[in-house]
Amino acid sequence: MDRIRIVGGNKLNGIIPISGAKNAALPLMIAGLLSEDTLILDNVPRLADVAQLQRILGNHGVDIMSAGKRPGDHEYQGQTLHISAADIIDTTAPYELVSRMRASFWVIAPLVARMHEAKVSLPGGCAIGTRPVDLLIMALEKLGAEMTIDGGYVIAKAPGGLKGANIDFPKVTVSGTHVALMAATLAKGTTVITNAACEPEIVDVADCLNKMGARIAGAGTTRIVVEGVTKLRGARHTVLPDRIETGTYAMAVAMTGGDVQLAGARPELLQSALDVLTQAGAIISVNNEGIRVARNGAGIRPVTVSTAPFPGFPTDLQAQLMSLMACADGSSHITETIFENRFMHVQELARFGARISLDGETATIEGIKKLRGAPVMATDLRASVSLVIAGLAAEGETMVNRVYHLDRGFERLEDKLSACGATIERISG
Ligand SMILES: CC(=O)N[C@H]1[C@@H](OP(=O)(O)OP(=O)(O)OC[C@H]2O[C@@H](n3ccc(=O)[nH]c3=O)[C@H](O)[C@@H]2O)O[C@H](CO)[C@@H](O)[C@@H]1O
Ligand SMILES: C=C(OP(=O)(O)O)C(=O)O
Repeated sequence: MDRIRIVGGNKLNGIIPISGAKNAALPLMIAGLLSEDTLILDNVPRLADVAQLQRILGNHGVDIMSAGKRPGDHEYQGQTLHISAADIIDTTAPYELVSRMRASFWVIAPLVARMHEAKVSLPGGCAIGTRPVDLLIMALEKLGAEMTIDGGYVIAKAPGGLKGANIDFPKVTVSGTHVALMAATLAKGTTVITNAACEPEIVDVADCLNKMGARIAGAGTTRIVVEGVTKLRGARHTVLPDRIETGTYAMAVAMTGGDVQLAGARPELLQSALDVLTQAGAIISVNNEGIRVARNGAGIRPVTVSTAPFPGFPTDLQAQLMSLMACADGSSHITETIFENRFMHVQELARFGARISLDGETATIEGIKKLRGAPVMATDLRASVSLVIAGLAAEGETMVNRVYHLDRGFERLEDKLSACGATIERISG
C-alpha cells in the first residue's frame, strides 16, 4: 500500500489550484441515472471515489466517457464526464461495489424513481460513526416506496411510481436531502422537504437537476419544494469548487506559515472556516483568482469551535483544525456535533507530541511549540489529511501510512503541496 513521506518545517508559498468538489461530483454523477439523455459534467475531480462510482454506474448499464484535454485547458483542469443512462440494465448495486463508499448508496433514489425498483447494499465510507440510513429509507417511504431490508440490502419498490409528499427530517442530513431531492424530481405531484440540509453541494445538485428539467425551488434553504415531472433531459453542468479541499490547504498554510493563493476557491462556500482561521491569526484576503491565505511570523491563536451543518463550521474540517490548534499559543476546544466517533485522529496526532484530551464530544488541545514527525496512519479521509498537515509543520520526518483514504478525496495532494515548497513524496508499494 502506498505511503506518503514528509519532511516538515518548510513554509508554503505559491498557488494551489482547487479541484471540483468530491461531495458534489458524486451526487451529480448519480443524478445522471435520472435521464435517458446524456449529462455532461465539467470539473470532475480525478479521485478514487469518482472512479469507484464510475464502476458502480457502469454496473447499472450507464456509459461514461471521459473527454480528453482540449487546447487551452490548463494543466490541472478537472475531467469532463459524459454520462449516458439510456438503458438501465440492472437495478441492483452489489455489496462488493457499494461497501467502499457512502455516497454510492444514493443510487437507490434515481433507480426507484425512474425504474420503480432498486436493490442496494448498505453503504460503507469513512469510519466516523454508525452512519445509519434510516432517514433515507423514511424519505423514500414517504414518497410511496415499499422499503425492506434483507441480507444486507435495502430493497425499494414503487410499482406505480413515486408520489409527492411532505418529508420532514428530524435532523439535518445531507444524504437524506440528496436522496429526497433526486427521488422527488420524478414523483407525481409536489414534494416539500423541511429541515433540509443547506450545504452548497445540495444547491449544486439542485441547479443541475433544474437544468435537466426538474422543478426545484428553495435549495440552499431549509425548505425545498419539488414539483415532479415525468422525464428529465440531458444537460451540461460544472462541478463547484471543493470547499473542504480549500479549507484544508488554508489550514496547512496557517500552520506552516507562508503565503498561498487558493486558485478558483469561493469564499462564500466556507465563510465560517475562514472566520475561524482569521481568529487564529491567519491573514485571509479574497481576490479575483480565489482566496489568499498567509501567516508570517505571528503565532497561532487558540479558538473554541463547534461543528454544525452549513453555514456552520464543517465537520469535514474538524480534524484539520485540530492539527492547527496543536501548535496554538494556549488551549483550544473543538466540539464535534455531527458524528459521534470522529476523533480517530486524536491518538495519531499524539504521536507528533500533540497534547489533546477528549471529554465526550469535546476535545481540549493544549498547544505546544513544535510537533515532531512520526509514523502515523488514519482510518478516514479528513483524519488522514490532518496528519499530512501536522507532518508539514513538524520537525523531521513523517510517514503517513494507508493513504488509500487520501486518494478518495484529495486530487494530486503531493503535487499541489510540493509545488508550494513542501518536501512530500509518495512511496509506492
Ligand atoms: C459524500 C458526502 O457528501 N459526505 C458528506 C455527508 O455525509 P452524509 O450525507 O453521510 O452525512 P449526513 O448529513 O447524512 O449525516 C449527518 C448526521 O445524520 C445522521 N444520519 C444520517 C442519515 C440517516 O439516515 N440517519 C442518521 O441518523 C448521521 O449519522 C450523522 O450523525 O455530509 C456530512 C456532514 O456534512 C459530511 O461529513 C460528509 O463528508
Ligand atoms: C466523510 C466523508 O466522506 P464519506 O461521506 O464518503 O465517507 C468526507 O468527505 O469527509
